[in-house]
Amino acid sequence: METTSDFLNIKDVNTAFKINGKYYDAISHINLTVHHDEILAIVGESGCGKSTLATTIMGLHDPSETKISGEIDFEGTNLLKLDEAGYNKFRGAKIGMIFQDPLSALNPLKRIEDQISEVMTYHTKLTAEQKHDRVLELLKEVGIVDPKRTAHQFPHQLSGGMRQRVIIAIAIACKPDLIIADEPTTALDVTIQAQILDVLRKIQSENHAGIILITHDLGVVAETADRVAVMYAGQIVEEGSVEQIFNTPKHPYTRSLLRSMPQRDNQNDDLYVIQGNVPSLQKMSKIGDRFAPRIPWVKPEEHEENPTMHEIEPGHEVRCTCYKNFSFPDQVGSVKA
Ligand SMILES: Nc1ncnc2c1ncn2[C@@H]1O[C@H](COP(=O)(O)OP(=O)(O)OP(=O)(O)O)[C@@H](O)[C@H]1O
Repeated sequence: METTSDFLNIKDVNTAFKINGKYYDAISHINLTVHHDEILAIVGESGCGKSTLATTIMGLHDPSETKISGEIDFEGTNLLKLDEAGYNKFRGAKIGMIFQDPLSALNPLKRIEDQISEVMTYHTKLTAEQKHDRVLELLKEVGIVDPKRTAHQFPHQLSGGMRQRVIIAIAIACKPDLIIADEPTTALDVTIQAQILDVLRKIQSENHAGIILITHDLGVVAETADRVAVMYAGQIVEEGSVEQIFNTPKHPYTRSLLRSMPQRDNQNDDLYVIQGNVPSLQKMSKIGDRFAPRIPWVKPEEHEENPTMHEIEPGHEVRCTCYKNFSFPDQVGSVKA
């Protein structure tokens, strides 16, 4: 799956949180590669570990409360070996981050121009005039209609969509190679969502960046991503191109997620509900298929004892062998790909 344009290689990464004095894995044995010029979506229900993966890459965990192992190779540097000062050279410069809630990510007391300039002051040697020009250029790039006016405003004077555009402007100010966007459109209405996703796509193609897009919204994935990694209970259960995941999904969890997604042309059908919940960290099984309790009609022998990823076709991998004959209870016979 690796190509010469790999620049982020996540190898066997585990992140465990300390709860009542004991460590529990929130993400386990994560292997992922991100290429330049692509949007990789990470999808899964709430609690699957998507944000933990993002914050692990960004080095945002308190080492006294978290145990992290594995390797995150970013352009030749293992990020997991960096101290705080080392990480600060990457965050904001080579790696940009866009969070779900733009209001809490912005300083309410500072004008937009100062907040965008700040990251350039830290990471570049641009003069005040150059930074001013770049702020206006960035605001224009993210689709702000009147950059001069917005640059002078405070966050509370902007709409949610405009604030998210400002966050994107900050994230891309230093032309990062990697952008991590964690639910960037969840708080926005549908029209603004589409505009923000357009901005992300434009940035990815113009800056040749790689973007990790974290979302629980499969509609966003279908519209935006090139590749998809589906997470369940801290593990990747399926990975493939958008076409592979949407046209020939294999893992029962991926298929359940897709079945629970509203279809435009089938508005009267009841939506499928995936029974049960994502297990809490303390209840996460170390052996066996973690999704097995939610598909109890699949016989135990159809699951692997220690599920591994299987390559089905180039670029398309699925965890466990239970996908082979999987069908939903109301369907007869096995499911053909
Ligand atoms: N600091 C922490 N201490 C203990 N447990 C945590 C901590 N952060 C996250 N968790 C747990 O780790 C698991 C994964 O959480 P995470 O936020 O990464 O999932 P997510 O898929 O991003 O969910 P959401 O979409 O709701 O943000 C959950 O069980 C969560 O309760």
